[in-house]
Amino acid sequence: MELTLTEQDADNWVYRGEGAANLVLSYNGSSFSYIGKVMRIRKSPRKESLLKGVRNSIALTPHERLIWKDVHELISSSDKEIAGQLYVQHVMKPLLGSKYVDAGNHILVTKEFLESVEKNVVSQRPAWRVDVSRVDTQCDFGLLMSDHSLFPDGTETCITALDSTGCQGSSPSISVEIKPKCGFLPQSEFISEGTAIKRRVTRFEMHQALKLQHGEVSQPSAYNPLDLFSGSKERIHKAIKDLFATPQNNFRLFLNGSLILGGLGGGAKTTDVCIAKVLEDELNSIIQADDGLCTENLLTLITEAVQKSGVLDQLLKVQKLDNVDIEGAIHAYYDITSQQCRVCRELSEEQAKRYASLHSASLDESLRIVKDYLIAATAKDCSLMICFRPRKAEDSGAAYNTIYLESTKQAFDFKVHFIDLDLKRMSKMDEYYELDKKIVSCYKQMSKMNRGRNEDANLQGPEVAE
Ligand SMILES: O=P(O)(O)O[C@@H]1[C@@H](OP(=O)(O)O)[C@H](OP(=O)(O)O)[C@H](O)[C@H](OP(=O)(O)O)[C@H]1OP(=O)(O)O
Ligand SMILES: Nc1ncnc2c1ncn2[C@@H]1O[C@H](COP(=O)(O)OP(=O)(O)OP(=O)(O)O)[C@@H](O)[C@H]1O
Ligand SMILES: [Zn+2]
Repeated sequence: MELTLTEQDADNWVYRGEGAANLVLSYNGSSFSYIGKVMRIRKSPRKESLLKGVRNSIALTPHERLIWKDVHELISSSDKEIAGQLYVQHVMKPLLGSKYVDAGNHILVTKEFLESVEKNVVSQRPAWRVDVSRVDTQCDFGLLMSDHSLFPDGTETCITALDSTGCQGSSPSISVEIKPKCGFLPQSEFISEGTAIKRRVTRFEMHQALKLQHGEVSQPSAYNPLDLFSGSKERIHKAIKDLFATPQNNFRLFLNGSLILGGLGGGAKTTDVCIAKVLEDELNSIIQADDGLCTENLLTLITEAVQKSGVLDQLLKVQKLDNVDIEGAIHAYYDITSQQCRVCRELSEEQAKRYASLHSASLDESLRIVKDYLIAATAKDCSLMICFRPRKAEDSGAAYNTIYLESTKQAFDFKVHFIDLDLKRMSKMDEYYELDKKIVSCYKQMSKMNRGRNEDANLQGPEVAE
């Protein structure tokens, strides 16, 4: 962390996007150290009440130190941000595969740098994100990572000034960002009768109902994570088409690192004819398809890359470390934290028997359950970036996977990376439990209302012309 970015560097860092916890900047200057990089900086909530569990001066709480006790690098860290990076390096990278994970490096930044960046980017941030969070100017470093929406030049070492394609030291590229969410239906024995629907309907589909009710999305998405994770080309293609139609915060496209579809920093409008037309024209610079077929070809390319890389099989395995569901893990959490179990407290003695095995487990077993639950939570919330570049005859072959697009007679190299592999805090276990109940109850309520409406419509019968 020897270099420090100061106020005069701020103008070279421009808004790339953000999630709930971090804001991401991309570099548009000419320093070799930063070309092709993005920087992730921490945000802080505007409301003091939301600071709980978000800004800890110590890296891990005593209970977290217990659950991560086998990851020595993690528990020896005294800073939360460093712990986050060590978590990616020592927990997620070995699980997901080192070629797919870039833990990044910390870089020092001054308060003035962050203040200046905040001023520069505020107009591009979604208003609802600005309302709830700001750049955390108390933090004195950012996380420098490769920009996974770009493809380094074929020579890899060649870093040039801005070239005719608008890329710095990069080949023309098209990339897709997918937030796949949970790709399986839980089958845990601890799922109660009241929430048994979780075994049949995906969490994503049910969560859509709650998001709709809260006005977080304007239209439900038809995307089904089970399709994306299925391994079948037809179903993956369907998933990609559904994501394209309703990108929300699950799908984005970038051309040479600039967003061309989806929402910067949050959700996006449903893809209408106008958006699709503009996109089609933009893609024409990279996909040599007949008029009107560039987007379709891109969706095929993405489908093939998802299938060929097999990367989602690996992600699914890690998601499935959650094998008891939050309805099981919550009991282990109360045991670790030596609290009276708030779930069993509300149940009759007979009902609570179902969870007796969890409450009589050894401390090590409880620690394993919560640890695996939190690792799976990271895997259910991360995103995947797949970056493509048209293959040139002179490109050296071995480094990347290639897909041949039959209809355009073009070969594309592609690379895959996971982003946003953040450590989930143990203090969120209560929240996870409550949100799970809320999602199920809202979905059931909406389904009931819809059934009622359909029955009314049937009773009224078809309209008869007078
Ligand atoms: O709980 P979920 O499934 O809604 O996931 C949250 C995400 O919502 P989503 O449904 O993907 O729109 C949420 O994303 P948005 O803010 O909605 O874009 C965050 O990723 C959140 O993680 P964290 O608070 O930054 O650690 C995510 O929280 P975690 O559950 O991963 O902790
Ligand atoms: N290494 C990267 N290369 C290119 N773009 C990136 C990279 N890391 C992040 N981004 C962009 O920045 C956005 C926000 O980053 P990220 O998802 O890490 O934020 P977050 O606050 O941790 O998200 P969440 O709400 O899921 O917790 C991403 O959606 C992506 O578009
Ligand atoms: Zn209990």
